[in-house]
Amino acid sequence: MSVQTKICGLSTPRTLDAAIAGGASHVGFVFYPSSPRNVTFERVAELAASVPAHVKRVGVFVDPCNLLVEQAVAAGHLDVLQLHNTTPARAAAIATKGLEIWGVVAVRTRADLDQARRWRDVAARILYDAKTPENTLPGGMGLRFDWTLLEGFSHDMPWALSGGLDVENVAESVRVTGAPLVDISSGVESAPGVKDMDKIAAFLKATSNL
Ligand SMILES: O=C(O)c1ccccc1N[C@@H]1O[C@H](COP(=O)(O)O)[C@@H](O)[C@H]1O
Repeated sequence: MSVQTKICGLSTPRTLDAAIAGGASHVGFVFYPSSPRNVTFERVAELAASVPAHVKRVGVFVDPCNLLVEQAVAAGHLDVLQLHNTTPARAAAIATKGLEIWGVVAVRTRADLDQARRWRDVAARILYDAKTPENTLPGGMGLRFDWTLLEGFSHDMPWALSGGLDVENVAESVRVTGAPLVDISSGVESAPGVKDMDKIAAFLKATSNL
């Protein structure tokens, strides 16, 4: 089976269209005011309306309150909640019926992978992302972790790989880790928060061969 791809941090119709036309399985919208990719409810409603049913809409959150999740889900017709810096217990409390939860495990060392087990009863998928420095964004920083930590790792639930992926390294990342789904944000940008249609197309072309 081919590798699925999520293009994250989309905020314009043209770049969203590039992701869909290129074959992305998931598109991501960030609901975090500190991020250069943050979208308003009005903007996400406009974008979500043009996403076909076979492409899943992922909302990216950082330890969100209930109201933010409710409003984002309603505006963006979200299918998936990707939860950074959120405990599994908190995720269980905000889980809305019918929505998939992706538990984010921030990785720097082998011991970090053990966090995945805590998500077993709550999440539909684990997203392994690079741990970012303190007082920075918890994602979207273009940082990667040591992929060999996942080499031969026994996954007991669906998972995905993110953090510092780009057109040059994605094939190697999949070869090393066996990732079934890859997730990219800053690697398809020309500047923080500015998605590049050509980079999106090139990345999706590269993943279509994996
Ligand atoms: O993209 C952001 O601004 C962001 C903000 C807060 C939490 C997560 C965020 N992005 C997610 O980070 C990973 C990796 O991004 P990158 O490819 O290394 O730039 C990805 O899942 C984004 O959805």
